[in-house]
Amino acid sequence: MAGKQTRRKLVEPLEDAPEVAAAEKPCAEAASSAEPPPAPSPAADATPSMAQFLEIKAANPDCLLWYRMGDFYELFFEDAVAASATLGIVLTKRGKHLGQDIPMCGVPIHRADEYLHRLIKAGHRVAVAEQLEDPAEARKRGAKAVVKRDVVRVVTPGTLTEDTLLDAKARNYLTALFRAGGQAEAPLALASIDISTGEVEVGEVTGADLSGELARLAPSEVIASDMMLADAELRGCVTRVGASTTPVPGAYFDSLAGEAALKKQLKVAELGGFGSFTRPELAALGALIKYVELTQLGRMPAIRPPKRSGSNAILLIDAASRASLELVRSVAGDKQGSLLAAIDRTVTGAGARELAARLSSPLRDVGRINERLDAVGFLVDQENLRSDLRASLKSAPDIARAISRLGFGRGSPRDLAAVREGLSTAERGAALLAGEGAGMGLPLELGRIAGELASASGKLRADLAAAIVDDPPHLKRDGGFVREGYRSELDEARRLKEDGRGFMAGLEAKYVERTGVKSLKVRHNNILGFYIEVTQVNAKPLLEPPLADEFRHRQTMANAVRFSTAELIDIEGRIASATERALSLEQEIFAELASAIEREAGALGRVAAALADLDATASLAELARVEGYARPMVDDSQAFDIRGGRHPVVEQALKAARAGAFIENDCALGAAGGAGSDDEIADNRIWLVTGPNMAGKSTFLRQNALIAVLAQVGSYVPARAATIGALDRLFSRVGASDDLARGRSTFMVEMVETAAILNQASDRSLIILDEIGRGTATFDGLSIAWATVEFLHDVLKARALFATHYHELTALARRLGGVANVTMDVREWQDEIVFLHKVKTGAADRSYGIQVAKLAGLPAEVVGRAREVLALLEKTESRKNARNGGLDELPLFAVSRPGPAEPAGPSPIENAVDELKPDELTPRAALDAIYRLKALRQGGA
Ligand SMILES: Nc1ncnc2c1ncn2[C@@H]1O[C@H](COP(=O)(O)OP(=O)(O)OP(=O)(O)O)[C@@H](O)[C@H]1O
Repeated sequence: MAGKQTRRKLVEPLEDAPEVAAAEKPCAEAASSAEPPPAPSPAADATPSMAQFLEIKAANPDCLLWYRMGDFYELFFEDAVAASATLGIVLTKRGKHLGQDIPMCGVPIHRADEYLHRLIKAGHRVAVAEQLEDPAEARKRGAKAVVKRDVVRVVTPGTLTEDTLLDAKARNYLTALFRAGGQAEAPLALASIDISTGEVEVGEVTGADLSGELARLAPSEVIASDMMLADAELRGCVTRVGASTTPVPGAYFDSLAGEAALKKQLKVAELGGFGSFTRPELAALGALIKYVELTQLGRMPAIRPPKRSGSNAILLIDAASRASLELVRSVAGDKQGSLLAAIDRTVTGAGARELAARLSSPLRDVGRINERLDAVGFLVDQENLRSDLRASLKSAPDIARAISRLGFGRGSPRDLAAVREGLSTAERGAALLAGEGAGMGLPLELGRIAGELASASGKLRADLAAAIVDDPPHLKRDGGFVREGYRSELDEARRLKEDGRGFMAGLEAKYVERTGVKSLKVRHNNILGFYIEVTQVNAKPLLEPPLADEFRHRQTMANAVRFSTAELIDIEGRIASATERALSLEQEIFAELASAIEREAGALGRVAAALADLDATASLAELARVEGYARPMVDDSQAFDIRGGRHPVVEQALKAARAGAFIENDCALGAAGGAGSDDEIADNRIWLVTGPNMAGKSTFLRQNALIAVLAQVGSYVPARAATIGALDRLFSRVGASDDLARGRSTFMVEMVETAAILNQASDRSLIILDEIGRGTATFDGLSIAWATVEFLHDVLKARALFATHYHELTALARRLGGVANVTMDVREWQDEIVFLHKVKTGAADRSYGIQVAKLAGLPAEVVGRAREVLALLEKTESRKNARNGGLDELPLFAVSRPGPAEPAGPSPIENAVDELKPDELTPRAALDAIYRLKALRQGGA
């Protein structure tokens, strides 16, 4: 109610028509849908308010304009129509423009974040125009003066800072995309920033790796030039990761301006200390900074030195593989069911973001991986230290986001308290690592973290602790967040205010006595301020002499009459000025502390990052301990030797459902073949995995890919032991699905993805392929699968797991030295099938499809009939095979293929050439020889 009243009081009409408290009315006056809302075109006769609105709107044509009027943000014209449809709020009208009703809707400021969130999610951009002066100031310029307003910020998906608009556990990247010269084959530069924390990352990728890189970064908004966004393929890559695209002028991408902007932001004269940047990278960084400045009206968060990404730094995983491995999101799109959900034991939002970032970007560098593993290993062993650190981190607020909000001038007293708590946690963390950890000699990574934590400013923490109350309010505007005793002037003003309130209470008793009205009350509201209230029946004596001289009538309500007195006004004035003074002192203190924080933003950013690193590391240690993971050996070899491996997600799901233990399996690919390996299958780079449906093939394939990812993240892995030669690329195709939106069938998707693998993989890659070729006719599919395995084996020499239902493929193991057959063990019991989920050497002899169908509940007569048909088919097939001499006689083996195929004997034409003795030939015999060779070439005798 108070909000509505304030709105009535403060807003000036947009048009000279009588003011309508529009949003309070029911929907009946919704603008007619038959007629489009009038476009806000400028008009010579527009009122000053309207002229102001139109001017601001014209400067922000691509945004919904939120126009602050009192305690509401109002939207007008087509913005109102769009917002009311998205938000489901009342669309009404207010005044007229060019003779037509102006559609309008409004959002109360106390619910602004919620509505903003919904509009941004729905793909809108919002320009927020605030009142830049008190309406009282405006009134001083004349009754019709318009309150000054302007846009203070443009809100887009990639430029959010409020906790209520952000996911605490997810990074929110804005990414600038740039290709030098616009040539299709030139590499693409990507620069990303999370303005809620100041994190920046930059790198270059080839066009083929773009979709994987975008899937890794998962930006919520991508900016690029119009020309680049006109490329449908490129635009598709962006929209497929769920990012909104924002075209910006090509001139934003200027490497010289970018370099200057970056130096300015990092407050350095040279960038050399942060690594070297290519011209396209600087251009992308420049565009990013410019866009943030524009949307934030010149404000920038304290940005951190850019992290280098790009293809050499990280294990490359393309978009399809990321989706199929469900690294940070399940196929259904939720975190639930993903690898991240299974391994996340962090206790802070910043730690969760760091862990998600690590999981999205596993490392390539063996040294870095082992540094992380050393740190995790240390905390695995030091149980007490780990649990003390985690307990301390639990209370750490999100200081990175608090600092950024303060930098943008959007901070609240809670953000000051957050920095205070964060600094205390950092001090405690540093002390714990220095105390308990030091004796053991901290590993490098933990030593670095301890150093950063110890560098936190003790003075700033002490200042904040002295200034800010333990549990400050959300809003700074109402004050009440500075501790008593911090500043004497503030204490004095507060005392005056309290005295005034005491007087006011005394006044009520005095007036009760003077009037004899026992129910007389001194009350307060936003419109009248303080007033004296009596019921109608008691009002009479106050309205007549002698009391009427003292009690001035102010308002008559249905049941009550309100009065004021000179004394009341005097005390109210004193309270008001003391309140105002206290409030302005608190705002002053807030500004001082906020700028102290801003001055130390760089160091505070490092403390925030160190806290996040510590949480992520301790979380991985906790995971390793609780789930019984082992430290992997990661080196530069080509080994892939997993002993007793488990699927991290399926294992936990089985445990949660009490559905029995997960059966562990070995997987030894490549040259290493560790101790105790099965001789028959060790040293084979490629395993062909056969076995019935539901036997666990997909689970086995994925678990090995996930173990590799975890190892390169620097995490312990769900296995008894693992030795992994660091991978450059990981490919996974498990259960391709239709991509009808892009006009591709299941088979087409599968082939496009297989082509991507065969074109990009190297002998350092791991490839997981599940049932390639199954989406087409049997022989086509079999042939493609066959040729794929040959290519992987002969040309790419990659490590691969290949699950298939084509039992014919198992013949390849006999012909290709590096291919082994393994199968999922099953037992038959009284015509039922029991899955043992154990991988063993050899090929499956049958597929048990009918038994699985029976398990799935197919009607008995269908199952019975299927058995008959199968028996018939098998009989026919075996007769055919007997005639053809088996699969080895199929043309599959006759087809020439690249690689070290056995050298065939000389051809007839070669024999004929060899037999020629040129010196002994007569011209006639020479001519005959030419005719004979020609005939041989054409297939003759
Ligand atoms: N090693 C294991 N230990 C215990 N349970 C397992 C194991 N592997 C798989 N399972 C269980 O078996 C189910 C089926 O596994 P999976 O989907 O991997 O089979 P599949 O052979 O790939 O089947 P399809 O060929 O039909 O895709 C899993 O959901 C899981 O519950």
